Formats: sequence, structure tokens, C-alpha cells
Amino acid sequence: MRLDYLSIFPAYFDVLDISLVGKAAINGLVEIHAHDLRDWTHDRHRTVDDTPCGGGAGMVMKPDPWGEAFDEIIGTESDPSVHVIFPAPSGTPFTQSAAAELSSAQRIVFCCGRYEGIDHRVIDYARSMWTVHEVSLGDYVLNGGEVAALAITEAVVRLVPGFMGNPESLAEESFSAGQDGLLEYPLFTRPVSWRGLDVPEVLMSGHHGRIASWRRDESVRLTRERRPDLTDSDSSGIH
Ligand SMILES: CC(C)N1CCN(Cc2ccc(Cn3ccc4ccc(-c5n[nH]c(N)c5C#N)cc43)cc2)CC1
Repeated sequence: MRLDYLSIFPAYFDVLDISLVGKAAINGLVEIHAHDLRDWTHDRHRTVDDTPCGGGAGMVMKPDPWGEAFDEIIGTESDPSVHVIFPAPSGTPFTQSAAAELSSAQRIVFCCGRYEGIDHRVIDYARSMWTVHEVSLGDYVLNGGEVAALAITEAVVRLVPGFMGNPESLAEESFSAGQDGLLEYPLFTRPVSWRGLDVPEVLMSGHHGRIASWRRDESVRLTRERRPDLTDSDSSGIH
């Protein structure tokens, strides 16, 4: 899998060389390329923004640098196997299932906007050429697309076959997290007693049936408490 990042702050992606994604890069599972959008400007000030047509607050990212960057990084041929991701406040909420779908992609290009956003013709042009995803991390405001690109990268790459050392943990995680759409149960490890707080006895009982039952009850309790929206979904198993 090749991952490209287009941004006016390409240093945001240096962190990928440190994290687990860096190990995947070393193992050849993923290739990471970060690009400075200003490399495709031609004026002295390396301008990437301009005032919004129709008026309004803030600045909009000009289409020209994006188009020239696309030509050089992706090419001028249409190819639906190339996935181009535009993080945006107006995007579709990014989900685990979207991460799973993207984990089989061979090429993902992240377009990280700043200011008020990117001239919409850039997205329209990309849609005419590749498979475009306009996505949002959630209902809160970030200053640009870079943090979202990093979060999406981690969610996707950890699902790439061969990435996680222990695939069982993924299976368990996807199973329990996805199990009936419930939230994960609380986790404990040694020491059994810590600052007057003890691991729940059932987890030390060695009785697998009771442990499974306790974990499900905890998942149901937490889901009802924190995510009542999940309790009505058909997959939740709780109503
Ligand atoms: C009326 C007028 C004054 N309003 C002004 C604020 N507008 C919303 C607005 C707010 C911030 C930004 C900054 N920004 C630039 C590119 C970019 C990409 C992603 C995100 C982003 N934010 N939150 C997420 N979950 C995101 C994701 N994924 C934010 C981005 C861009 C746009 C709405 C219009």
C-alpha cells in the first residue's frame, strides 16, 4: 500500500516514521510519501490561498497547486483503484467499516486542506479521475486535515494483513468491539491489587463462562450508559 500526503505542513507526517506505521513501512507493507503543496506554486510567496468567491470570512485554497500536484503524484490517467481522501468538517463520518474497506486499497492519497477549505473544483476534478472520499473525524472543529489524515492512516494500516503481529488480537478486537455493536468491556492486568483497587474476582476465577458473561454484561452496561444510540441498532443484540 502506497500512502501519499499533500499538505502545506508535510512535517506533520514525520511521526509516521516513528509509530507502528513506520515499522510497516520498514517491512515494506506500506510506502509513505509526504509532499509540500507549496512545491507546486510558482510565485515568490508560494501562495496557496485566495479570498472566497461570493465573499465570506477566511481564505480558500486555490485549485492550481492541487491540480499540478495531482498530475505529478498520481498522474493524468483516470484510475478508480486510487483512493483520494479529503478530510473536511462537512465530510461523511469516518467509521471502522470505512477503515476496513480502505485497508485493501493499493493507493491512498490524503489531501489535507487548511484555511476554510479547498476550492470545490479540486474535489470535483478528483471525483472525475479517482475514487474520492470526503470524510470527517467527528463533530468538532480542527484547523486542517492533517490530524484527520493521521488518525485515518492508523485506523486503516493496522487492518492491513500482516501489519499487526498478533492477528488474533484484531479478530478478538473486531469481534468484541464489533460484537453486537457493543463497546469494549473494562480491561485489567497485574498487579491484582493496586492502590487499594482490586481486579474483579471473576477475572481471576479461571471460569471462562463466568468471565465471558461478566464481560458481556459490562459491555451492555457501558453501551447503555455512553452510547444509547448503539443499543437500538439491529446488530447490538440489546434493545
Ligand atoms: C461560515 C464560516 C465562517 N464558517 C467557518 C468555519 N467553517 C467550518 C470549518 C472549520 C474548520 C476548518 C479548517 N479546516 C480546513 C481544512 C480542514 C479539514 C478538516 C477539518 C476538520 N474539522 N473537524 C473535523 N472532524 C475535520 C475533519 N476531518 C477542518 C479543516 C474549515 C472549515 C464553516 C463555515
